[in-house]
Amino acid sequence: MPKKLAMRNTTISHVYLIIAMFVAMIITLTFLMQIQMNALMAVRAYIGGAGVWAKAQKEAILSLEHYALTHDENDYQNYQRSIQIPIGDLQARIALQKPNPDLAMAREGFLIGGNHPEDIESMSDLFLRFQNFSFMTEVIKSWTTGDKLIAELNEEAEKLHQDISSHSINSDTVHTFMIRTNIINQHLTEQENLFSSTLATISRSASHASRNFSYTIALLFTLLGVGISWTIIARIRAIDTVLHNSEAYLRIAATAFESQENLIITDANEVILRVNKAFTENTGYSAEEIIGQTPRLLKSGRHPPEFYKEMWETIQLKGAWQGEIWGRRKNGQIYPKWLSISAVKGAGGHITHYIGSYIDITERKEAEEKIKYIAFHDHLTNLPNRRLLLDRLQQALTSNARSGRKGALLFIDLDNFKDLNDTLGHDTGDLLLQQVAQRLEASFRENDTVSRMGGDEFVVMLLDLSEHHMEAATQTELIGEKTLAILSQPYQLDKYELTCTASIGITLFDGNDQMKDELMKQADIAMYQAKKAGRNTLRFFDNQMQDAITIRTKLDTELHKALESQQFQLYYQIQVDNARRPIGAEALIRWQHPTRGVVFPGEFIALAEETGLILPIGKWVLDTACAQIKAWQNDASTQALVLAVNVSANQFRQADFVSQVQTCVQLHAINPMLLKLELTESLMLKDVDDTIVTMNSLKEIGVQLSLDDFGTGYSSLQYLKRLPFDQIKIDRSFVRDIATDPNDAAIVQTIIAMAKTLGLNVIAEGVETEEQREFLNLRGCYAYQGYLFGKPVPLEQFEAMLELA
Ligand SMILES: Nc1nc2c(ncn2[C@@H]2O[C@H](COP(=O)(O)O[C@H]3[C@@H](O)[C@H](n4cnc5c(=O)[nH]c(N)nc54)O[C@@H]3COP(=O)(O)O)[C@@H](O)[C@H]2O)c(=O)[nH]1
Repeated sequence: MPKKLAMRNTTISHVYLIIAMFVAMIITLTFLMQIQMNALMAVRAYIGGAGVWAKAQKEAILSLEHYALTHDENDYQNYQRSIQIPIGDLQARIALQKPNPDLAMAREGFLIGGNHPEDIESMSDLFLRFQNFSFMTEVIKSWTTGDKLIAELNEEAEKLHQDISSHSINSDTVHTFMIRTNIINQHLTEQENLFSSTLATISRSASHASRNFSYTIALLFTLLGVGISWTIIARIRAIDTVLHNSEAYLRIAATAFESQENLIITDANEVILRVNKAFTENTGYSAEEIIGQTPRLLKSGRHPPEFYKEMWETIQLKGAWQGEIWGRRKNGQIYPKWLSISAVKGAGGHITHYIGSYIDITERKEAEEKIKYIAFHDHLTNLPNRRLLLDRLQQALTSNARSGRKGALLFIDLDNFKDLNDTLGHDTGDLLLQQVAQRLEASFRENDTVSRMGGDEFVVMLLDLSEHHMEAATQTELIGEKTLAILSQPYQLDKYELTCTASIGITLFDGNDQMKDELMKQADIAMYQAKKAGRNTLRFFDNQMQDAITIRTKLDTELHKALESQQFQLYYQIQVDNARRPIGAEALIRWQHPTRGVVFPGEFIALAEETGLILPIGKWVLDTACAQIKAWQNDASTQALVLAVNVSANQFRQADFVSQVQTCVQLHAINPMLLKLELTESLMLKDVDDTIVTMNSLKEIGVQLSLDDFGTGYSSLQYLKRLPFDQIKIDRSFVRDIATDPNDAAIVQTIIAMAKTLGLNVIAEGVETEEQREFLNLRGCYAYQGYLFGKPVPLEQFEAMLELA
C-alpha cells in the first residue's frame, strides 16, 4: 500500500528530525554554556588579576616609599619584585593588541602578572574576541591608563634610585617624591576601581545575556520540537486511520476470499499457498491436502501441453489469462470451468504470486448442450432437425469436394399422412412419425444423417458413396428401395394396426459448387415426382424437373400479379334442356396473359390450390358471377338462367365460406336459387360431418349445390344420401364413350337412375355429339353441357349466342 508506506517514511524522517533537533539543542546549549563559562572564567580571572595587580601596585608603592625613607636597597628590590606584576600584565596587553597578537608573549606577560596559568587562555580569548566591543574597550582603556601610571611610577622609582645611589637626595626631593607617588597611587586606585567595576558589569551583563540567549534558544527549540511533535502526532493518527482502514480492507479481503468463487493463491513457483472454502468444496481436496502442491494436481489431461504453454506465456506477457478449461476433482471427475489467472507483482516488478479464480460451469455447459440439442433436434422424434441436417450437409459438401466421393439426399414423405392424421387423430399421427423415425434410424449407418424436416417429411443424408455417378445412383436406389420396404411394413399404433407407404425423392451431390438449399429443393422436387408417379416409389432428381419447377415458380409470381392487375376473366358455357333451351351456364375462369394470351385453368388452378392463391381467386369468381346474375335480372332471356361456379376444396373449407357466399348474395341482391355451387366428389370425403354442416348452411342461404365430376371418385352412395345436393353432374369421361363403351353406358345409366332415386337433378357434361345427347335423353338425363351446344366463351359472345337460341 504505497500511501501507507509514504506516511511511515515521512513519520520516521520526522522522528529523526526531532532527535537531530534535540541533539543540536544540547550541543548548542553546551557550546553556549562553554562560551559563557569561558567568558565568566575570563572575567573572573581578570577580576582576580586586577586584585593581584592592585595589591602588587600597592606593595610596590609602599616598598618605594619605604625605600625613599630608608634608602635600604632591599626595599628597592621589593619594589622591583612587586612592580613586575603590573608590568607583566602590561606586556600581555601590548602582545594581545598587536595586529598579529603574540599569544606566547601575552602568556608570559600574564604569568608574570601573577595570573593562574589555566586562566590565561580564556583571558586572551576574551580580550581578542571582545576587544572591539564597547564594554571591553572601557576595560582596556582603564587598563592602558593604569599601565601608563605604572610606567610613570617606575620612572619615579628609577629617578629615586639614582638619587639615592648618587646620594643626591634630600628631604625636599623625598617630599616631592612622596607627593607624586601619592598622586599616582590615587589615580591608580581610581583606574583599578573603574577596571574592576567595569569587569563586574561585564560579568553581570554577560551572564544575563548568556542566560537570555540560552532561554531563547531553548524556547525556539522547544517550539520547534512542539511543532514537529504535533506533526508526528498527526501522522501517527493518520497512520492509525490507515491501519484501521487496512484492517477493514483485510477483513473485506478475507470475506471476499471466502466468496462463492473458487480461489487459489500460489507463489511465484506455482506452489499453492492458500485456497478458499468454495475451492475445497468444489474439488474435494481439503486445504491441508492441496497447500504445498501445484495446480498440476488439478489437470484433466484433456488439454495438450501446448495449451498450457500458451496459457503461461500469456500470463507472463500480459499478466493475466482467462478461458474455459477442463479440471479434475479429487474423485477423478472431469468438469469444465471458467478460469482467470492473474499474476501479482512485487515492488521490483517481479511476479510474487498467482491468483486463480474459477467458476464451475458444469451446469451452464449442460444447459448449453441441452439448448443446443433442442435447437438442432426434432422434439417429437429426437432426430436431427433441418438446421443440423443443413449444417452437416455443408460439411459433407466441403469434404466431398476434397475426396471426390458422392453423397445423396433422400427426401422421404409419408403417403396420405394427412388423411391418417385427420381420421385417427394427431396422437396416432405422432406415434406413426416416431415409429417411422425409429425404423429409419435403425436402417441407416451411423455416419449417415436421418433427420425430420417437420410434418411427415424426413431427409436422410448418405455419405461416402462411390465416386462414380452411376454407381452412387445404384447404391442409393438400393438403399431407397430398402427404405420403402421397411416403411411399408405394418405399424402398431395403440389399438390400430395400419400400413403407411412413403414417396422418396433423391438427389446426388459431390460438393462441386453445389448449394445446400438447392440440393434440398432438388430432393423435394424429386419426391413430388414420386408422389405423382403413384406414391410408394422413389424418383431421382433430373434437370427437366428443375425446369418444370422454374416454370412453376415463374407462374406463381405471374399469378399473383394477374390477380392484382385484374387479368382474370370469366367465360360462360351454356347449359341446355332436352329442347335445347338455355337453362343456365357454367362460369369458367380464363387468364388474359399479357404476352401468352388466353391461359386455361388447367395450367394454373392446381398451382393456385397449392399456394393458397385459389382463395382470393375463388372469391373474385364468386363475386363476378353474382354480379353477372344480377346483370341478367333485367333481361327476360337471361333472368331465369342459373349460373354455376366451381368451388375448390380449400375454398369450401374456409371457416367463413358460408358467410362469404351470403355476403355476396346479399351484396348483389340476387335470387340465391340462380347461383349453383359445383363441389367435387373428393371434397366430400374429408370431414364428412363438417361438410354436411357447411352444405346445409349454404342450402339455408338458398343456393343450389351440384356434385361435379360424379363417377370419378369413390361415388359413395352412403355419403350421397346424407349430402344436400340438388344436382349430380356426370363427368365427361363417361359421356365421351357412352355410345361405344358398354361399361361407360352402364355407369351413366346407373348414375341417372340413382339420381332419380335420390330425387336429384342430373346434368351431363362433355356432350359433343347428337348421339351422346340422344343416349342421355333416352336414359332420362334432360340437361346438357358440351361443345355440341357451345364452348365456354366471353360474356358478349355468350349473350349473342342466347339471342340466337
Ligand atoms: N376452382 C375453380 N376451378 C375452375 C374454375 N374454372 C375452371 N375451373 C376448373 O378448371 C377445369 C378446366 O376448366 P376448363 O378448361 O374451362 O374446362 C371446362 C370446359 O371447357 C370443359 N368442357 C366442357 N364441355 C366440353 C366438351 O364437350 N368437351 C371437352 N373436351 N371439354 C369440355 O370441361 C371443363 C368444365 O368442367 P367442369 O368444371 O367439371 O364442369 C374445370 O374442370 C374446373 O375444375 C374456377 O373458376 N374455379
